[in-house]
Amino acid sequence: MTSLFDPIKIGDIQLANRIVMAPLTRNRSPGAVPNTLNATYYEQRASAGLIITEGTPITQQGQGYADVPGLYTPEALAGWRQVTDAVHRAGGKIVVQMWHVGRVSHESLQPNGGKPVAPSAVIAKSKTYLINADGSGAFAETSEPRALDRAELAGIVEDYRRAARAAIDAGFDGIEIHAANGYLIDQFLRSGSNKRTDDYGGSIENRARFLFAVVDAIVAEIGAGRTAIRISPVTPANDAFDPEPQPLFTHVVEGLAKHDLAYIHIIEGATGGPRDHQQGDKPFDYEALRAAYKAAGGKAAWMVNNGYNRELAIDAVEEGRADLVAFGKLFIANPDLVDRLKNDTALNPPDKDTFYGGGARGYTDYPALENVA
Ligand SMILES: C=C(C(=O)O)c1ccccc1
Repeated sequence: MTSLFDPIKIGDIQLANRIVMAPLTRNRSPGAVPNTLNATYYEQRASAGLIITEGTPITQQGQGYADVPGLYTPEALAGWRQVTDAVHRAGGKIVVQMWHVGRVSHESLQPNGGKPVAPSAVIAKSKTYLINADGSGAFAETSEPRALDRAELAGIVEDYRRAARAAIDAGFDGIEIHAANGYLIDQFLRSGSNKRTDDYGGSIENRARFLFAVVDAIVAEIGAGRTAIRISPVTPANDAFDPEPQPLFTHVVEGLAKHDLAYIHIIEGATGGPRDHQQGDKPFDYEALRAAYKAAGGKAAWMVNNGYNRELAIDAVEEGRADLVAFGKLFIANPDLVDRLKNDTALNPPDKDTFYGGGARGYTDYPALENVA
């Protein structure tokens, strides 16, 4: 029987175990440049089978929060090289989550103070995180977006391709396309945010077109075995909504099946909230989603996330409902989470007040068991 603690090869990437550090925004990279503190944070957690970095914007247009690290300047790429080298020296594997926030942004973060971009000019009832002049951080209402011209879409697809190549050149073992949580790609998918009347809006096929263009471009550039994707079928995060998630995401995974991707990452329920959250008139069927993916020829590893504890994770893998389990808050507070889960030892509680912004406190100062007297 397969165990959560068994090795697994996902695409081209060999992992020591099936415990994944989920992407976690921490807002600790001023100037969008990864720094030595970031390298220490990731190195401390290198015993994870796989680290997925925090969301990392592919361009300034794709940035929606202050002090998140980018993937689009030479300084940032040099900073990421520090991180990947540190994680690899510690024996870990790491992929970068490639992010375009779309409408979940603020004019003060956009090129030339312009409007954020989106499939349609529909404001997100959501907040983003800005740094004030005195250095303090605060959440602020997102700005009203402008609708992307159809002619702009190829340029954004090229931005994803370029960033994927840069990620591999910076030492990452692969990339995860952020197609979840109400950001740009998810904004195209969901009818609540996509009101387009061209061939990128309306039908499910049209709303998924942009996602597949991004996936195809990245796979062509770096190979399917180093390419993964995160989706969140029913999350309400960032004002995401679609009344028919089952047919929508069935179409998505059937389309993803054409590439032998490294993994498919599924957020079950509301991100950071109830696992049984639903949109539309019936509960989402995750097992039916995976069955549809496999029926379409999909072979990628299946990664699950949201609210898993030790028991749920062990059972999900042993019962074949998942190949890998991603943990967020538990990895914030437990750099040695793998050992703690393996030995069923006590877990440090995460400090919510230091999740976003700041320095070492609540970031690199959580103790590993070996350091506890
Ligand atoms: C990248 C994020 C996501 O995927 O929800 C995020 C951004 C800001 C705060 C928490 C999470």
